[in-house]
Amino acid sequence: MRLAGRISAAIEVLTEVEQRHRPVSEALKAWGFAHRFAGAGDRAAIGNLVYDALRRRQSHAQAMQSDAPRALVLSVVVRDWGEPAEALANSFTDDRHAPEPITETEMEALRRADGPAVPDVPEWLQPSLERALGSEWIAEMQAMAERPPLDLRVNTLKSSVERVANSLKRFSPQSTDIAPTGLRLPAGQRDSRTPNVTTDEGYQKGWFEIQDQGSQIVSLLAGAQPGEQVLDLCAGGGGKTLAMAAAMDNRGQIFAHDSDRSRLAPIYDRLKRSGVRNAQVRPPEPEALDDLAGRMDRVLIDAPCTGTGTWRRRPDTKWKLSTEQLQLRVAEQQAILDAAVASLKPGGTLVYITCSLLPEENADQVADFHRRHEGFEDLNLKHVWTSYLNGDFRGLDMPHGLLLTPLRTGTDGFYIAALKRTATR
Ligand SMILES: C[S@@+](CC[C@H](N)C(=O)[O-])C[C@H]1O[C@@H](n2cnc3c(N)ncnc32)[C@H](O)[C@@H]1O
Repeated sequence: MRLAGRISAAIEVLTEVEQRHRPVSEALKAWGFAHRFAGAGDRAAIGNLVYDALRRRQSHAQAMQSDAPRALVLSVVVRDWGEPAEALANSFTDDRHAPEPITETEMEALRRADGPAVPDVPEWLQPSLERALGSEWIAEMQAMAERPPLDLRVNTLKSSVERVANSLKRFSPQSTDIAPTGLRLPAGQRDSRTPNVTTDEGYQKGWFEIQDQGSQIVSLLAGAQPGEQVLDLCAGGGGKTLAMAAAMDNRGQIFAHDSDRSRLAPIYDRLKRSGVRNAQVRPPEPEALDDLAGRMDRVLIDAPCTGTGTWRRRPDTKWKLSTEQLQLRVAEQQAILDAAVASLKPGGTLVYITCSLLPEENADQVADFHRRHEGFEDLNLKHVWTSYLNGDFRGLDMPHGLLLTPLRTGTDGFYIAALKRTATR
């Protein structure tokens, strides 16, 4: 397929996403099934067009004075991909897969210079984002509208950064600047394909995991030490469990629990592949955690959240988020925080993480926890940053914890707070 045909397909997929509220990944998969002639390069290019349109949906809609899928995709090709408007219009004339010819009004909109930067986030979330990010909030949201890199965490239980870098040298990986055992494959441009590193022999052998540098950083700041008893209360597929097991050098014990059996399902294979020997999976059963009461040195809550910190990867979710969903997540987080206390031993540490930038899910949530529970003291994670990570603290200092952001740390957005239980009971 040539560019014009790919544009046609992207308009079709984006229409499906916008009108039928389908997740992008699902709509792209359905398009692929219905168009088996399309190659991997076509699919990647179509995906890039759709995701790029959603990342800067508001900017493109403003420039085109239309938020129709066709207007958004044409704007991406000219504004983000740098295709000259005239050449694009000409390419439509001799391609039978091309969309309808570009109109004079569209040409004018495509030639128009960009207006002042718009934040590319829903209006109702702007006060919360501004409260979290202060004067940097617009620049942060611009960074959040960029394509993300592909980050890998080297599994030190099985390999080394040098060995993995060598095994992936065809992709020119770079060392991550903050996480000490991370490698980064920078985001591509235009129609480039994200490398499929999971087919690499090193991945099959458990030498590395795909994990955003932000997630690697908070996994280390969680501070799990060799020999400790750790409960990973919302373990899901085990991204943090695996990272903590490596930090603990397979010593001590991690109990990996999740309330959703299907979210937990991948963890068994991942633990095996990674050579983790100090993790025990605790599936959701009525008494699954009873024997851990008062015994844990550390309880990690990687909380269910709105995922506002991951908008670079899942830009469709930013336009779908509702106040009801936010309220629901806040209520879930509160219940999980309260439930976590039972497993902590006196002197133990409660670590609270979200991949959200919203204060309602972060600092406000921890402040409310303190109001409900006496005998917890905030640990200063800024001070321990240099013990676990490269360079000086670069995140944002927040009440009770700290925030990682695309602009500050070049990562997904994450909040982390660590609370030490000082009371004896
Ligand atoms: C952010 S995800 C966890 C990601 C995972 N820790 C990782 O690093 O791959 C949040 C998880 O919380 C789980 N969850 C939601 N409510 C829960 C509850 N009440 N108790 C335990 N887990 C819960 C969800 O099923 C989901 O898997």
